[in-house]
Amino acid sequence: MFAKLQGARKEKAPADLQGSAQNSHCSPRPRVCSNPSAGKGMGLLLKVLIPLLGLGLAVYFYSGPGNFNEEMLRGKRVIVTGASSGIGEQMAYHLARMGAHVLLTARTEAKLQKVVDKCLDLGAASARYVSGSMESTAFAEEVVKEAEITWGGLDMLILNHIGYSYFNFFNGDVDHVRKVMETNFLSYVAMTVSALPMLKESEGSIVVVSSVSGKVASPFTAPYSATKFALEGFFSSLRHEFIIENVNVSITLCILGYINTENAVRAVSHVIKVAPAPKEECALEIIRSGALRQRELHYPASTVTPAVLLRDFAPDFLDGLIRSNHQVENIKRAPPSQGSGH
Ligand SMILES: NC(=O)C1=CN([C@@H]2O[C@H](COP(=O)(O)OP(=O)(O)OC[C@H]3O[C@@H](n4cnc5c(N)ncnc54)[C@H](OP(=O)(O)O)[C@@H]3O)[C@@H](O)[C@H]2O)C=CC1
Ligand SMILES: C[C@H](CCC(=O)O)[C@H]1CC[C@H]2[C@@H]3C(=O)C[C@@H]4C[C@H](O)CC[C@]4(C)[C@H]3CC[C@]12C
Repeated sequence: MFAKLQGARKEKAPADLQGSAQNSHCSPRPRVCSNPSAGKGMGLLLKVLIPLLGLGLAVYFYSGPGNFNEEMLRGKRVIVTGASSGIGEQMAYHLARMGAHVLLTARTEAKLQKVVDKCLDLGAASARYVSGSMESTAFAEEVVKEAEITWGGLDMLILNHIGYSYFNFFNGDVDHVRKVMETNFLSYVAMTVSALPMLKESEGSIVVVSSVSGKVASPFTAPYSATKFALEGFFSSLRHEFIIENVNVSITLCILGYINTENAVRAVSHVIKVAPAPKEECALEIIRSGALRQRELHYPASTVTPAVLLRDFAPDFLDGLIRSNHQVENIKRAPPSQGSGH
């Protein structure tokens, strides 16, 4: 038994065209030269005005109806995965303070016990945990079963956990990619499948915690980034199907930038000099966007929204910006992986 229960991007131009497009103000073929200042004006339009327009549209389309009120969570039955540390732990505390029933899960029992105790002190309607590893889809299903047995229903499923992945050059280890796909992606699918009957009944919500790395790739995160791109494809397709079939279950995709959790700061602070955003506020924004049934959350919006918009308008410019944010000289190359994992 692996579980323990406890109550209470554009096509690249050919090389000759690329040179013309980047280094002169002449269009490549036919060779007609344009006015350089008009070219600059167009560049400004592309890089500033269009993203700004996009920002306005994003705010309009991504915000859900109504205002958030913490009372919305009182008495709600909520599962939070990856709740023993970081953003998941902070979500548990906010939910507890709002009077929700919480079922928390992660691998480390001792940490979960402490989080549960603190949730009860903060005023949770009830708090319990199930410990085990999301490498196994059987465990993912078991957690949902526990909610069914305990509560007889479920209002919100917050999918937040991630398994360990290195922050370094891709080492060729295919088994590792498979493992993080199982932990970070397949278990999310398995929990959703198991929870759907209860969520249909309650007209509840699925909250998927993803990353800017699931929208725009940055270096040294290849396996992790793949899992986050997969989440967007899967859950966005599912959202269409819910609408086609009149299933009133909301799906909120949370696109997070760099957040100051212990594990993230330990992994990347020697390479990324950008200041991380606070985990407490991040956790509250995730709950808020889920309760408002928003399609997507960008947090912090000041870095995530411009990156998401620039991705389609100026991908090479964005990639250059991303690489310039990394102190690559501080990456210690690990020896290449032995197993190919075929
Ligand atoms: N922090 C950041 O900068 C960013 C984070 N995010 C996303 O936010 C979410 C939370 O990240 P963050 O709080 O930083 O992560 P943490 O590393 O702080 O927490 C991860 C949680 O997942 C649990 N976990 C780890 N391995 C497993 C496993 N095999 N099975 C089950 N649970 C496991 C951990 O507990 P235990 O070890 O006890 O199992 C812990 O509770 C993730 O989805 C991440 O992708 C997105 C963008 C940026
Ligand atoms: C470098 C990215 C930000 C680009 C920018 O210029 O703002 C970071 C945005 C998200 C980060 C990663 C993330 O999603 C969480 C992972 C958590 C793991 O514990 C290790 C680190 C992360 C891969 C983290 C690395 C930096 C970002 C890609």
